Amino acid sequence: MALEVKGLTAGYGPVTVLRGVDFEARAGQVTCLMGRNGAGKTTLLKAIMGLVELAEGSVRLGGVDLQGLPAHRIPCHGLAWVPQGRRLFGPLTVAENLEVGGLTRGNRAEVREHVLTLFPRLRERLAQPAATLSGGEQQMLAIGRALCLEPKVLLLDEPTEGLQPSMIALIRDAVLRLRAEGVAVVLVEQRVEAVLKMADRVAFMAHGRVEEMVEARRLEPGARQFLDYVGV
Ligand SMILES: Nc1ncnc2c1ncn2[C@@H]1O[C@H](COP(=O)(O)OP(=O)(O)OP(=O)(O)O)[C@@H](O)[C@H]1O
Repeated sequence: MALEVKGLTAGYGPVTVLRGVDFEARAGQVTCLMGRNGAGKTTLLKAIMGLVELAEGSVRLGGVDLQGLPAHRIPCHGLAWVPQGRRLFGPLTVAENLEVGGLTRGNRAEVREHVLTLFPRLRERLAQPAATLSGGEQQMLAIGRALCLEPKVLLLDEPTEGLQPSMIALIRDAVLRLRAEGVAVVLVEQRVEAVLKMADRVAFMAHGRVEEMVEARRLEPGARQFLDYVGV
């Protein structure tokens, strides 16, 4: 199922941040969003989730219009967002965080089992308060909690930022498994190496627009787009 964004203009009160964004994420693919600080990557994810008011444009999932829906209805349509900074319920245990994640879907046991198979480290720590997990484990829990919604589209905002290589590899493996299961993954990621390992397509953002959408196999380290849009 494809997520389609057309002509999206949005911002915060009088400040316009997104200026006519066209963007698409396909089922069973990882679409990376790259761009400099302030290009509007996080705002685009928020706008898709109904958390930023749209001035113009449309957001459709599988042909269903999402714009105008109240934000709390969006996850029911198959979208889940893992924000930067994770926003877990710190005092609650791993098990309780997963339970909260699954509330709107009736907390089906097989969904939790799927999450724990994807992240075995969480199974070992079910009774541990989220706040006491390592950074990488917290990221796994944040993704696991989002997966309790059984999303068709998963929006991940810099999930491996600040993590050590072994944790990055575990999260990357999970992303690739979700892709194989047919999830449309949208990944904000600034590191070229990670993008080249994971992405099917890359959307390059600048000045509140997607300026180029490129098949990842056409990119290599040192490609013009990385220099132009990310400065690396
Ligand atoms: N709540 C807000 N109110 C007003 N302006 C905001 C708000 N949040 C973000 N902005 C502005 O919107 C612009 C885009 O921010 P956004 O966080 O979407 O960029 P980004 O591409 O995700 O950047 P980064 O890589 O630094 O996370 C920035 O100029 C930012 O200052």
